[in-house]
This record gives sequence, structure tokens and C-alpha cells, in this order.
Amino acid sequence: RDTDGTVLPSLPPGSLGWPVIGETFKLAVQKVNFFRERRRLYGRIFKTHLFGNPVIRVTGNKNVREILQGENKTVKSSYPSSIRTLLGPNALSMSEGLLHKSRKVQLMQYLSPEFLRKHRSGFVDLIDDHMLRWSSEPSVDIYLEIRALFTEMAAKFLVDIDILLETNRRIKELYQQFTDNIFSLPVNLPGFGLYKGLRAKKELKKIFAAIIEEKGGKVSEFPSLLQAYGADLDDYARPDDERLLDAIVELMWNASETVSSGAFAIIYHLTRNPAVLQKVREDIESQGIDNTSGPSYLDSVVKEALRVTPPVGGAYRKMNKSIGYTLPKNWTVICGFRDTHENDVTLSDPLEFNPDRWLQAPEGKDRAAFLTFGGGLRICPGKNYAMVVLRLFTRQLCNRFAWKFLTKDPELVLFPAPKPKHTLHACFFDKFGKAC
Ligand code: HEM
Repeated sequence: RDTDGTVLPSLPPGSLGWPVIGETFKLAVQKVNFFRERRRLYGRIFKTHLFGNPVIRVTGNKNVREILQGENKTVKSSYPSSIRTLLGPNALSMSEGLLHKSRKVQLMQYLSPEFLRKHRSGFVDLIDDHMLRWSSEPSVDIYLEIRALFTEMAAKFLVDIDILLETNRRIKELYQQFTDNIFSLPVNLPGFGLYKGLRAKKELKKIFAAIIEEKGGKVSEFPSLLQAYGADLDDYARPDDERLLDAIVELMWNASETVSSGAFAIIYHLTRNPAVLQKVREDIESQGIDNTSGPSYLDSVVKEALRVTPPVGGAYRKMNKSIGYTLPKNWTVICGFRDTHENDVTLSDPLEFNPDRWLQAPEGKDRAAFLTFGGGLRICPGKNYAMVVLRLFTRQLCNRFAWKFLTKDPELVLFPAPKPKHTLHACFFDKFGKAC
């Protein structure tokens, strides 16, 4: 108790590190091992200090779900200030209350099952175009190529703009800089991450403004999806309107970085598990390429890749009120998705890539923790789009192509999103075409 008799929260174990900086630099160096090590030392709930704020890290399926379900009651979404600055004040993910609700409904209505059905063959054609090009080259930088594919897909089907290959290269580089600096100290000075991220965003906006200018289209003709992201699409808005450009940057970031990381995880796990690849091929053969009749083995492969290697490692919340003594009001809470999957107590082999576990799941139930798309009011609104395009990606990849990584057992980095640690070349061939 304090001297005035108030009960002081008994904070969970952990260290707050240095004043102001806390343990941010340690996280920058250790990346995902920062959380793994502390989890081992302190258990499922521990304190630290990151990006200028005291933080409690929470893992465990039940704990995390309880926090995510408490949106607007016990917690509210609260990204680190570097993300808030980089996405800007109008960002959909930063919006709150009724505005958040109405924008999210608009986004989910836009990305309806009908929208996904309508564009299915367009998605397949684009995937085929890219994969055929991969197979026509001696080898390709696989992670960059996957990002080019999903950047073009997001631009074409969600923003309604075409991106040329050359411009796509620059856009990918800039988004990489943006993503690499999304978690940084809130210091906008040369040499600091936030400065680099803002510089990348400025150039992205310039590129998108030029594409819009070239398109010559009226702003009002852009998909209403952008309104959900905060763009003002009335007739008087100009193509270089800041809100429109912010909306495009956020939407393209949401729809390409995570999906690309997921697609890379799929090809990575399939390469390491030839028996699974063989089973997917048999599954496609027995069900036909256009199978639309319910979940298949291929669906389990996609889900398992997203469980073992989730593109988003966790979620940020601020406590509106204390929960017990361990989660005090006003503290930041980071819910660990990846850690929860890695330490899933319901599984004997949580680190194993085993798609079969989803087929054994009782009807309508998850057999393993699956927090890849979050939960509660902030659950990912792009989930259905992501699952559809990742299934089509996997289907085309396995059915038409064979491939080989030119590095044996490539290392991954998992933070901020999983990708190969070093440039990873892969050689592709069309199963009906040339040999590798
Ligand atoms: C494999 C792909 C994807 C993964 C793993 C993923 C994951 C997530 C997660 C975990 C969250 C919740 C964050 C939180 O609770 O704070 C989230 C939120 C969000 N995602 Fe996704 N996402 C993916 C694809 C997409 C796509 C394709 C779009 C857009 C078309 C999208 C748009 C959003 C938006 C706008 C939010 C914020 C929602 C809100 O604040 O209510 N995501 N995503």
C-alpha cells in the first residue's frame, strides 16, 4: 500500500531498462528473441519499457483473447507513437468509436464474398502472369517477387490503379523502409527510424500522386473502399489530396506487406515439407482446380503456415481500467500472437508445421490457438481477402509449378514481419515447360 492507503499495483516481473529509452534498443538488436528470452525468464506476463512507454507483454490464448474482447471497455487500441505518426491522424486503424465502426463496416461490405468471387479469375490471371515470369528467368529473388505480386494485386483490385514493373520496384523498396521503421523511437531527426519511415512515406505519396495524375481519373471515380480509409472522394477533391494519398499508403501497406509475408511463409514451409507439397497436389487433383466445396487440405496448409509464421506478431492496447493488480490503468499492453502460438499449451508440438492438425479439429472449432488475424472489435477486416488470395496463390503454385530454393535451409527474420534474413533466390519451372 502507498502512504495514503491506496493499493499499489503489484506489477508483473521484468525490467523497465533505462529512463526514456527503456529496453527499445535491446528489442531492436534481439528482435523476436527479446520477447522469447523474457518469456522464458518471467513467464507469460511480464513488464518492459518500449518506444517511450512502460509496457506489459501478455501471452497465452485465454489471456490475449480476454484483452482483445475488452476493446472500448477495459482496453482501447493504442499503437506506438511511431506507427501513429507514420500512418497519420486519419488512419482507419487509429480511428475510434462510431467513426471506427462505420469505416470498418464500409470496408468489410466492400470486401464482400461477392467482390472476392467477381475478381477470382482476375486474381488467378495476375498470379499466373507473375509465376510464369518467374519460371522464364534463371532464378528470382523470391521474397521481392512475392511482394511485387501482392503490391500489384492490391493496387489493381483495391485502389484501381496499374503499377508498372519499374515503379513497383521502387514502391517495394519504400514500403520495406516504411515497415522496417514502423517500430522506432518517437524521434524525427536524421538517422532515426521515424525520420527514415516518414521520408519513405513522402516519396510513396509522390509516386501515387503521379500515377493518379497519369490516370487522369476523377477522384470521385476511385473505389469507395478508400473512403473507409479516410479519403474524401467528393468531386472537388484533387488527385494530390493529402487524405487520399494517406488512405492509399495505408491501404496498400495493409493489403500487401502482411499478405506477402503470409505467401512467403507458405512457400517456405512447402519447400521444407515435400510430403505436404505432394499431398496438396493430390488434393488439388482429386478435388479439381476450381474446388469451391468447403475446406480442403490446401486450406489447412495456408492456415498452418499463418499459425507457425504469423505476419503480425502482436497487438497494442492501452488499459482503460486496471485488471487485477497486474494490468494497471493507462499502461500499454502488447498481446503476443506469435509467442502464444509458439507456446500453445494445448499442443504437444506447437513449433511443428503440421497442416493435418486442422483437419482433425472438431467441427467449427480451432484445435490450436490461432490469433493471426487478431480478435474482438479490432479483428482484421482484410481476413477474407487475404485468405482467398493466399489460397489461390498456393493452388496455382502447387498445381502448375515446381521450384527450388538456391539456399539450403534459409534463415528467417520474424520481426516486424517474417521474411528471409538474406536474399533468397529460387528457381521456378512451369510443370509443363522448361526444366530448372
Ligand atoms: C495475411 C494477411 C493479414 C494479416 C495476418 C493481418 C493481421 C491483422 C491483425 C492481427 C490485425 C489486428 C491488429 C490489432 O488487433 O490491433 C489487423 C488489423 C487490420 N487489418 Fe489486417 N491482416 C492481413 C491482411 C489485411 C488486408 C488484406 C487488409 C486490407 C485490405 C487489412 C486491413 C487491416 C486493417 C484496416 C486493420 C485495422 C482494423 C481495426 O483497427 O479495426 N489486413 N490485421
